[in-house]
Formats: sequence, C-alpha cells, structure tokens
Amino acid sequence: MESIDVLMLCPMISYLEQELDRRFNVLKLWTAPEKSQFIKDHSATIRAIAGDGGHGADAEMIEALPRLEIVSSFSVGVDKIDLEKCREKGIRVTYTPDVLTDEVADLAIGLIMAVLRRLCESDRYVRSGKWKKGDFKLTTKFTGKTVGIIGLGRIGMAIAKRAEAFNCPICYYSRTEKPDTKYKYYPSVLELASNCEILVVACSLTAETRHIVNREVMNALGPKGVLINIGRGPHIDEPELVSALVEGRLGGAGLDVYEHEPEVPEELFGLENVVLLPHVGTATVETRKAMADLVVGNLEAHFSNKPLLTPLV
Ligand SMILES: O=CC(=O)O
Repeated sequence: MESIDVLMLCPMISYLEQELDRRFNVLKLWTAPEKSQFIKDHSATIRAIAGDGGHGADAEMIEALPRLEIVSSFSVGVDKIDLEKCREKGIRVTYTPDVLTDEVADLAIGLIMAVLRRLCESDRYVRSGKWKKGDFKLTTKFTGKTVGIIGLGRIGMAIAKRAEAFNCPICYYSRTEKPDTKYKYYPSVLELASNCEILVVACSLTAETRHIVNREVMNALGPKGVLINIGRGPHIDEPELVSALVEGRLGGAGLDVYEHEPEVPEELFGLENVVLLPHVGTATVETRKAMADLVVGNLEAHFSNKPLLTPLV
C-alpha cells in the first residue's frame, strides 16, 4: 500500500507513526510550514486521514480533499471530526472504542481517590518535609459515597462497576433511561447533581452536551461535592468551575481535560482540593498500542476492501 497517501494530522506515538510509514505514504501535516498550502499541494492524492481526539477533519479540510475516503481517529472521542459532512460525502470514519474503556475508567477512580484522599497534596507534604513538623490533616472517605455519572455508555458503565466495588450507590443521567441497568436514573443533570456526592462526566461531546455542567449544576453538587471530568473540557463551563472552586461553592474537582488544552486556568494551580492531569485518560503503553493497532487495522481493512474493525460512519 506504498502508494496510498495518508494525511497524518499531528504527532502520535512513534509506534503508530512507524506502522503507518511501513504501509502508506504518510504526509505529516505538522511538519509543513504552511498547513493549508500543504493540503492544497497534496489534495489530488490524499485518500485517508489519521487524526486524534484533538485533531480531526473539519468541513473545510474535508471539502479540500476530493479523494478522501476514510478518517481513522486515534481516539474514542470524535468531536473534532465533522461527522455529518463525512456522512454526506460517503467518507468512512473509524475510532478506537473498547480498547481504552478500562484505562479511562481506572483513571476516573484514581481522580476520585486523589481528590477525596488528597493524594497529590499529601505527596507534596512528605516531599517538602512538612511531615516532620506534624501529621497531615484528615481527608474524606470514598467508600459508600453516591456517585452520579453523566453518560452511561461503555466508559460510564465501567466507572459504575468500579465504584460499585467501593459500595457506592450509583445514579446516572443520559438522554434516555437504560432499560437493562439497576442504577437510578435522573432525567436531568441538575437532579443528578442534587442527588450525588461525586459527579463524573463520561459522555461524548456534542452540541447538546457542551457546558452540560454549568453554574446551576455545580451549585447543586455543592460545597462538599466533587466533580470529575474524564470526558472533554467543553462539557464544563470552565470559568464557572473556577469561580465555584475559588468561592468554595464546589468541594473539589479532578480534571483530565480542559476547554482550551493545553491551557489550564492558572487560578486552579493554588487549590489543594483540585487535581489536574494533562489529558492522560488513555495514556498507557498497553492501551495506546491497542489504539494504534486499530487505527492501522481500520485503514488496512478499508484499502483491502474488508469490513472495518471499528466503524463509526
Ligand atoms: O481523549 C481521548 C480519546 O478520545 O480517546
């Protein structure tokens, strides 16, 4: 498949880059001094795009590539891809579900523990020598706390299962009630936030779920409530999150994602009830390799006229 031009939108793990290079003629967009000119120069030959959660194919890019057949994303979140435009033009879209579910769910539990038990703050306490002057303050128990989950898809369900092992009552919000679960359903995020102690964002980002956690929701979660976001930054109204935390209207937050990554509001840096991660939900060697294999496998399948492994469109 040497002669197939694949536009790679951003640097990804070197394993993926190597595997793509072995099979395709990979055009690396980020190395081009002028990106739109680069796309123009190769528009007659590019047949595939490899992107990730932060770099997708928008309408303009899709329109600029008349021979585009497939977008293969190194992510489960596809909010950066114009799916409607792809449907309209018959362009296939693949993503990397399932292989990353455990990893993201594990991290959600890690964030809950880190916030409630102040893991990062107590680590800093030891390193700075403060322990020699006195014991660390008491923290908050996780076991038994009510966990509310926004979005009971694959990842939401995996978080629920893990939280159940901590004897946590589980409730959730999603567009429709799931018939096959015993977890308590609330028909609005506001009701969910009013009835849980830890609120976890685990839905996908769409026009409907943008700022699904707003000021009202944060106030309902309250000064003892903890907000966890392993979804996408724009799920939360970030300036409102900052003021809720600074003013003490929200008890704490564990965040892996932000509205304008890699920018993180600096007001959060001084808050010990906040744990900040650099979007690492899927970032282990094992999971990123499995994701990379799907990206490559989907492209190979497409260009060999075989069924796609994980098609979305
Ligand atoms: O953010 C990570 C993903 O969408 O896979």
